[in-house]
Amino acid sequence: MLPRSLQINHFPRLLLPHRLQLPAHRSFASRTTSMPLYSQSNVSEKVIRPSYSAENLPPTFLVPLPAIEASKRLAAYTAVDQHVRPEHKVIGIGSGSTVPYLVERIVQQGKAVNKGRVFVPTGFQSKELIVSSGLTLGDIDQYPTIDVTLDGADEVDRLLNCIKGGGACHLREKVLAEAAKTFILVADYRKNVEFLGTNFEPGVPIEVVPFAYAKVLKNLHDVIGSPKASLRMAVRKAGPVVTDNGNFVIDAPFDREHMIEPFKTMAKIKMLTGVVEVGLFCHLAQVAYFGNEDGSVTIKKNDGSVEQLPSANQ
Ligand SMILES: O=C(CO)[C@H](O)[C@H](O)COP(=O)(O)O
Repeated sequence: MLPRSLQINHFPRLLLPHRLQLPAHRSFASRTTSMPLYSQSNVSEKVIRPSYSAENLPPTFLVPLPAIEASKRLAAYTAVDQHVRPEHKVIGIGSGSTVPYLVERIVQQGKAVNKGRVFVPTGFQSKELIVSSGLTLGDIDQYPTIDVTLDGADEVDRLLNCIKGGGACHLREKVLAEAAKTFILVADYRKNVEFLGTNFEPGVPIEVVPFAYAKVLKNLHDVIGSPKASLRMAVRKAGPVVTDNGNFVIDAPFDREHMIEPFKTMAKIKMLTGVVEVGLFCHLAQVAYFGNEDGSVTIKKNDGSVEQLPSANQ
């Protein structure tokens, strides 16, 4: 019999605002032993069990999720279990759809360890998650050195270069990645590619000051080699997307030639006056975790090595 603190139905549901909350069937914390496994969704679901078992964390049986969500959770939980240690006191929290699972797993490490920690967000979403999960918020200007930053990605290549900024947070994300002693990427299997630009069609997000956007667009079309670069427009607002920093975002698709050595492309874009930051992260991540459909986890390291954690179902 597990101690009460580790029993599966003992963990309170994360106190997240409604828009950030995982649906009940997606929350490990919300499962009770009497809840039917497929009770809250008509989506065809697949049981995915993680292949790891971290000490002092809740049991590894997880409530089933749609395959993509399950693979994100698997990657996030594995990354936290392997990289967020009790001695880590300043932790960077990135943005995107895997991040609620990262925070969920960190919360499961317990109040005692989290009491002595500060969490630095990369934007509005992660700030809300940190606060509503009862974790302590800090800012990068107070904590310019971070023990470990964990973040999602839009695509990650064989050398762990990645495209980020699908959520328009890449300026702050890059600052937290550079400030971190260890920078970890977490994603589902669709983001794991040989070369950037394979699956992520919108292209490289580029944050620009509003005053300069038309000039930068012209530079991208005529000089840098992205003839289809375009200003990112808001969906439920007339006009462009405005970042947390009050800037615009250009999405610039590039052909394979420009993505073989993404650092070179990034450097050229960064030289354009008016560009604030480029969503190409090169030579920053140490490890990337990808949850796979079959419940395995692919771990890619920056030395080019690849490890496969088999599914617990195999
Ligand atoms: O870089 C990001 C936001 O700027 C995100 O990490 C990236 O877009 C991945 O997000 P998602 O997991 O929602 O696809």
